[in-house]
Amino acid sequence: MESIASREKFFPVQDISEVVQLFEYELEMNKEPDLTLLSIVVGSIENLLTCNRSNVLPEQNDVTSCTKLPVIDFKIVNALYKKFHSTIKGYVDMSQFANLKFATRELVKRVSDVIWNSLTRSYYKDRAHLQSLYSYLTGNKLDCFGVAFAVVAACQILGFNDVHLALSEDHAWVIFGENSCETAEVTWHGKGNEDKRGQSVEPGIASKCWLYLNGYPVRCNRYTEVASIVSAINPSLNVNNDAMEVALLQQQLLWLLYDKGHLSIYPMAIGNLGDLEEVNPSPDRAHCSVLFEEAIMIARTCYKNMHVYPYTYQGGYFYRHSRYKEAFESWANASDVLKQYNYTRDDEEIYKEVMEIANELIPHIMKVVSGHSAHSILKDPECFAHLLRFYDGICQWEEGSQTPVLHIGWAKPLVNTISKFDSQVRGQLIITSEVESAEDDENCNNVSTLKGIVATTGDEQKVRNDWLNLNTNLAKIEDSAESGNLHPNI
Ligand SMILES: CC1(C)CN=C(N2CCN(c3ncnc4sc(CC(F)F)cc34)CC2)S1
Repeated sequence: MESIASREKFFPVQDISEVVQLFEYELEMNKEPDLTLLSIVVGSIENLLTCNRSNVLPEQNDVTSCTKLPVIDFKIVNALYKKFHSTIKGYVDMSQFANLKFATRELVKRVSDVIWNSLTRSYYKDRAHLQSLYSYLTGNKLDCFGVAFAVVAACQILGFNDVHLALSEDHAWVIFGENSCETAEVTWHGKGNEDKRGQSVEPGIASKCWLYLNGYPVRCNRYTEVASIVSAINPSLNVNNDAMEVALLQQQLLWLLYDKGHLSIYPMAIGNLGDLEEVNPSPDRAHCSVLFEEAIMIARTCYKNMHVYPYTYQGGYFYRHSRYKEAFESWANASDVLKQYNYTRDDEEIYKEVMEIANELIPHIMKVVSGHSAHSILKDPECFAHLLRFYDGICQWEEGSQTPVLHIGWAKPLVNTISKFDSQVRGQLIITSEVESAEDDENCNNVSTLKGIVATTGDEQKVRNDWLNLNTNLAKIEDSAESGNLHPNI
């Protein structure tokens, strides 16, 4: 039985700096970081401070890395660690997988089955604080990410160091084999979907749905897997409050990983750090807006600009700080990513995100700026262009998709927003378009796309007129909807 005796010297853990020291040791001194140990430690702190906060902490807590934490004893951690090791080694009969240099699909599926079959029969899967091995070992509950992480931690215990976590923006699976070129589903996704455990993710990639990022997920190594443990820390006490100590711990651990370069292929973790820095800026650290920019640069350079969230992290920041023109630009950039996908029922999470931007945030901005003076964005053709690019991307996302995206509920806020811009502002807009050749478009339709605000030429005037007539067309939809001709929800 592999032991954590060499780590006993870090216990009992009493404050944030001691957790950071344990992570520092695992990241630097250990042959490779022990995913099981680190997940148990942060999971126990999070659960004690968010689930049953009964006087585990002194009343006053200073907000530095000396912040007091509930005392975590070695014997508790060691007992849970041994429990996971004996569960995995007890239920995975290694005689069937003897002398394997690399994991096989059967091995990965077997490990996934052991985790899967040991979960509580029925529980609310979307609840918070179900992501860690502490949750699994003390309550037999894991969320979608937690199951995938547990499979990778179990494979580390069995000595299969080729098995790694693959992370999209709303799903997780594993990569394995000689060049880590095999993929396997190991967890479920969404509600009411049959799980596809054991299968490769190729069909998901082929369907061009956002859930599989067109084959550009974050392909973790052990260090990025440690970063996923930290990024998955959830400080929420309830809908409106966070446990400050947990947020501070997450922030310090993310900076530790950032400084060691372990966030350099993980845009969402940098986005998480940006959100924490916005609320609680660390002295002599980069401003949160720099972090959001950095996440975008990584998505563009490492993932062929297939990730949406880096732009919605940035757009959300600009929106919260009333920097509306920049928010429009971030959201238009997000839409430029989305239009590369086909919308399917597995993409609900990003649909909800885009719907909130289009039907809540942008209409709210329109209300706020309506009262303002001349310099307002309603007189700025570039703002108008960003908004059109945002809506155009959503239309293109829908084109070629099995499932429709837009319905009358989208048209009203859209017409409202566009008609708020002065007509001479709309007149200043110059649209160029490239009519992509048929072979570019899998449905063999010529697709003309909004490419920006440059000089018009020739037949593109038609595209311009179509767009400038957009609000008249949409107003007709709106009228007919009001007169009951259109089903409001399709
Ligand atoms: C701009 C937003 C709406 C704010 N938070 C966002 N998040 C996106 C998802 N988050 C994540 N942060 C770090 N790593 C991962 S891996 C993953 C997929 C899951 F199935 F494994 C999700 C996720 C954190 C929070 S996107």
